[in-house]
Amino acid sequence: MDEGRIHVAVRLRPKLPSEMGDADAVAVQGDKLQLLHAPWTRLHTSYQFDRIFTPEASNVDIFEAFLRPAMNSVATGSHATILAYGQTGTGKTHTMLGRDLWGLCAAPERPLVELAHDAGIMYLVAMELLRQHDVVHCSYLELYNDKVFDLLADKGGCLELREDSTLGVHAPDATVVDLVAPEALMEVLWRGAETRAHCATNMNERSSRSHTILQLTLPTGKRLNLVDLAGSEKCKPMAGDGQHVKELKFINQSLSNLGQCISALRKRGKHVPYRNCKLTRLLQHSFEGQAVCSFIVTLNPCATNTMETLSTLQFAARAMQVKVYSNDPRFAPMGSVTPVPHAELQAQVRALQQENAQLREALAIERAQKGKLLLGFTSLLRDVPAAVDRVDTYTQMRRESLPNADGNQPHLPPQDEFILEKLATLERTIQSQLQDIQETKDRLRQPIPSVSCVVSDGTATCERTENQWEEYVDASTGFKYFHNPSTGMTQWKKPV
Ligand SMILES: Nc1ncnc2c1ncn2[C@@H]1O[C@H](COP(=O)(O)OP(=O)(O)OP(=O)(O)O)[C@@H](O)[C@H]1O
Repeated sequence: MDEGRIHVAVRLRPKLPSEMGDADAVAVQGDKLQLLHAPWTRLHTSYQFDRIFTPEASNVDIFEAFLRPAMNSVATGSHATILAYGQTGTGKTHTMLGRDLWGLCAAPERPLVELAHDAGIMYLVAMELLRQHDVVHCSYLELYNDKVFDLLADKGGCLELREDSTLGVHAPDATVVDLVAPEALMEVLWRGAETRAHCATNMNERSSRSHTILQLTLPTGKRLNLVDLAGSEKCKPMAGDGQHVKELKFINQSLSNLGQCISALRKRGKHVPYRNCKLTRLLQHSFEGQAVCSFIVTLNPCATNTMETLSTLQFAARAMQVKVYSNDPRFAPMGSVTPVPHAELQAQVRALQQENAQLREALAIERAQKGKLLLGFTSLLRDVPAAVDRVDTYTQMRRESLPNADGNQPHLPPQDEFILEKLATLERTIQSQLQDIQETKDRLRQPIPSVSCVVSDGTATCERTENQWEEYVDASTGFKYFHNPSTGMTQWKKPV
């Protein structure tokens, strides 16, 4: 999993009985999704996401295949946010709360395994957290008409938001329930569902008209936000229902502002309009802090919704390009309600100081060793001329010691003896050859009596002249030439 980016999975819900005659909106192949019936658009019709879940996938499949890494990140010290995003009636609530929350809550005696099978991501996440921790602190907020409500308060009052350097943006007066068993979360969700504002719509008669955020905070201070966003919907004129139109306006505004924040983050814009609505204010640190952020984007499977599906896919594709991780320490706490204890921080400081001291010591040793090596090398270089002198002297001494007083070479090793013997033989040969040469030279220096003769061999006639030059006549030209047999020279010109 790419740590620094928003992760996006797309979930295609099954067709409802009333939709069975409709054509398919998309085709899925592996991790690619092709939008059918949209030849008119200039936008992309083919998309790739981190995961694509087909209608057969269950909530457990989504949890295991897509969300478990986010859980592991929380366990190792990051904050995390999981959001369900999609057009109204595409299965966000089914994904977050489960197949039948009402049924689940009405039958608490059902075995846990069975509950988990029908439950939503909120329940599965809480169950996993409670496997690792004795207690999880839980708040349940609702954003309705851009106001924050406490779904767990007896009198659902409007909550104020605060921002500070350690807690980020948070609702300080929200009710906190301590969960010690997953079943307790069912009670929380049931209470929340009762309080939530409901209203019949054209598309989904139990559709929620608000966003909800379930906040699960670990004893370590790390927080997991589970966000069920209200569905976007085209505003249809409904006679006498001003409240409904107002709800839709706020929902669409907050979702559009979420989209603008995602676009600004993707372009790394200087200004991200978080403050334009409560939803993005509360989620600000999920996108900028040291956090893991995952979207589950739900799609309607019918071709009649192609326009809305295209706009959802566009949003999802943009979200995938947003980098979340920031080294800015301002964002590290992200709404943590339990600051890291002082003693723990002091222990960390001590451990870091100790590590620092050890590293410095290792560095000093390393430097000293390198220094010694360098010194040794420098002195070696300085010694080279002296060493050459020493070798010369030694060679000289050996040379001188070869023919010692008694004519033997007692101290030589056998290979040296052999070489010396060879050298002696060579020297004797050279001596005798030098002697031969000397004798030849002496002989040659003796005066030779001058002879003059004429030889005829058919090609030339020869007449021996003084100083051993012989005179010939070239038969073909009739010219005279001269040859000296003792030197081997031949010339036309008469020697002087
Ligand atoms: N994966 C699924 N399997 C079976 N039925 C589903 C699935 N997803 C959704 N449904 C059904 O589709 C209908 C709409 O689902 P749901 O209420 O979860 O949509 P929603 O996106 O939350 O809508 P709204 O935004 O209006 O709240 C419900 O009847 C639900 O039972």
